[in-house]
Amino acid sequence: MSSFEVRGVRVNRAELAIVRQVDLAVESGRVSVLLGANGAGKTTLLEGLSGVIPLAGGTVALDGMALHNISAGRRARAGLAHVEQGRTVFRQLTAEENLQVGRHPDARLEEAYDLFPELSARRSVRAGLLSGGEQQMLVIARALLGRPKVILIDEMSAGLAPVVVGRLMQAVRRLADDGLAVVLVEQFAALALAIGDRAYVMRRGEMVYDGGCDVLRQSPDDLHRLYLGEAPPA
Ligand SMILES: Nc1ncnc2c1ncn2[C@@H]1O[C@H](COP(=O)(O)OP(=O)(O)OP(=O)(O)O)[C@@H](O)[C@H]1O
Repeated sequence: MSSFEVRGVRVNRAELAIVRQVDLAVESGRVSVLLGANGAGKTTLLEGLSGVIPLAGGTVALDGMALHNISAGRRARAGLAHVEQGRTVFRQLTAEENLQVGRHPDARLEEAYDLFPELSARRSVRAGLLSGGEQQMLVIARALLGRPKVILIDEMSAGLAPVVVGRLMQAVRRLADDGLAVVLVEQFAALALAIGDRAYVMRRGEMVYDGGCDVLRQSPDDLHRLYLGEAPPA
């Protein structure tokens, strides 16, 4: 059982405070969905958590071990995976070679093909020739083979057909059901809320909602107001 805890995190970009005093938590078996309008600071938060950019303050802990003061590489080795925006495959390598990159010695390729059988038939194809959906499956599967405890997934659905997005959502749910802690940043709010447990909404760098996905699922109007910053009706 793992638990990932973020407290009072602040992240600056070009000396501007982009993420201010954010708390977030997720544990094994759970999906925490992070929503918010464009520019709210979701990507910046994930980059601060994984160490792509430095934190300006706050703490990040995995199973009680402080991660905020160690390098991105050491955070990854401690069990924190970050699937970044933009499907960062090694385009000249085959799908299978991509899966070998960063693979934990105990992790088997079959675990990736079990999660995404679609990739099995494409294992010898250069990653740059895969479809957008297949590339997204590949980067998620590659992260899985690093044997993480928590996985941060940023905007996996961008530009993909709804049927592919549905497939990816199902796989993310399975990652959690198999024991990972997942933080999912997503623009398709309804789809993410359908597979998530806990929901967070960010607006202008601050967390304005922390509660059950079911609550927001049942009240899309409230979600809309949270995005826009309007007060709820009296
Ligand atoms: N390299 C940068 N330098 C300065 N400001 C930046 C930089 N990257 C992003 N920003 C600003 O930080 C803010 C938050 O951006 P961020 O990408 O984290 O938001 P987001 O919630 O992930 O939005 P989106 O859904 O559009 O990706 C935006 O106002 C953006 O313009």
